[in-house]
Amino acid sequence: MANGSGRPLSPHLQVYKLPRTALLSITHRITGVGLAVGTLLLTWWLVAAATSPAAYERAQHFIGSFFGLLLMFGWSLALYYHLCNGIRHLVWDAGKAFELSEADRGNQIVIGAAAVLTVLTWIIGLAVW
Ligand code: HEM
Repeated sequence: MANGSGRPLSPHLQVYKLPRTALLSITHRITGVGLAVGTLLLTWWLVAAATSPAAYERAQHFIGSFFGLLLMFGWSLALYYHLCNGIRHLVWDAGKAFELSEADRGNQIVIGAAAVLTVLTWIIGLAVW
């Protein structure tokens, strides 16, 4: 990219298409923040269980509602995505898989594994519910 003077311009987010690896990296941070918020829900459930049957009933009622299940679905997807991508960071830390083709293969593995693990968890979870 160049302006009239022929000197290069740094890419701007509005005109620059982020590579998939960069999108996955941003998603890793976003899911990390989502996990921290979701952990509050889990903490509420645990504290409610230790408080009284009525408090536990309220927490169960909310988490078992459509909205509660939607939150739990998002939380489980974020957890598996963050876990799989975190393991990929370990591979990078070992100095491996930095070639572009390997990085893109890693992107696909992370997305695929997170999707499969989430779906499997919900199939098993709903079957025993
Ligand atoms: C509830 C559990 C978790 C929470 C709340 C959480 C939260 C976060 C947050 C907020 C970040 C972003 C930090 C930043 O960008 O400054 C982060 C980064 C990271 N997390 Fe987690 N995390 C959790 C579980 C895990 C797990 C299970 C792994 C497993 C491998 C993991 C691996 C990583 C790695 C490697 C990074 C650094 C990524 C980078 O350097 O760009 N996390 N986490």
